[in-house]
Amino acid sequence: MVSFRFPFSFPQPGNQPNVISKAAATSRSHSFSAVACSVAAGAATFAAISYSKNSRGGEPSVVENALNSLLSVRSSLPWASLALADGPASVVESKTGESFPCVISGSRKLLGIGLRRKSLLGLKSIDVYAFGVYADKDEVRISLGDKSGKLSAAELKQELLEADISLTVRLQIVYGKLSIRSVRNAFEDSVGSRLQKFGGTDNKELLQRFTSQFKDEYKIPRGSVIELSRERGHVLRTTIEGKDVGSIESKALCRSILDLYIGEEPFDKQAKEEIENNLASFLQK
Ligand SMILES: CCCCCCCCCCCC(=O)O
Repeated sequence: MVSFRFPFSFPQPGNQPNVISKAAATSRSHSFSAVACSVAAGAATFAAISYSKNSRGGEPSVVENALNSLLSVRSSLPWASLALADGPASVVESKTGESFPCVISGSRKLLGIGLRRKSLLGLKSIDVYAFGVYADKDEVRISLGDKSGKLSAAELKQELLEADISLTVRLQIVYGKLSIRSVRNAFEDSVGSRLQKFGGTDNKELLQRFTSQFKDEYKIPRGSVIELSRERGHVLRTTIEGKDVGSIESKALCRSILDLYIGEEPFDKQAKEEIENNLASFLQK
């Protein structure tokens, strides 16, 4: 897989997505425009060609340096967008190093990435997982296209939350000592509080149906992927490591899950803003 650390970097030999760019990743630098994945894909194609012709050590080539500076201004060059079809590309959440594919399920495109931190016993905070939010651009345009230009980015996101549009939240676990029980408990707290808000008070059974999908037999080591997808008809489909673990039809449950990431009090405010802005640009281009 070809991967990039944002702002931009190029593939290196070895297993991990390495960074040629000297841009220090001291702060969270995962902010990106809606074309960033497309640009990265274009660069990936180009860089892969240039790399395959160039077996060398750690130093970037002149071409790579030039491309890095070109891309670090977040160019929306048409060649880069067109090159998306040429191959895979991903975006790296800089704090955790987690790499997110730009497209999943064939057509769902990355709208933004963020980080879920949690404090343990009110003391130190740990990075639990990085997440990415994906939507199908065509579906979004069909459903919300007529509202573009009339509503703010935040209002468009609100429409997205309520509408019958498929969306996926992809969680990539970074905390290495996670038990499935703690996953169940965390969902019980976070989704439970949202269900009270969106589904009224009598949601115990619904919450239980949802959390019981996370069975003891599943192991969640670092790097595990959990996907929570709202499918058409307000069906919440859950997968763990690509395996379907259940689907539940409930508007309130779908709304509650999405609220954690793009609602009023999201886990990561910066990610929510990125998602809003990229959603608006989905509708413009
Ligand atoms: C020790 C920390 C345990 C936290 C586990 C969170 C795992 C996934 C939960 C998803 C919902 C949420 O982030 O609240």
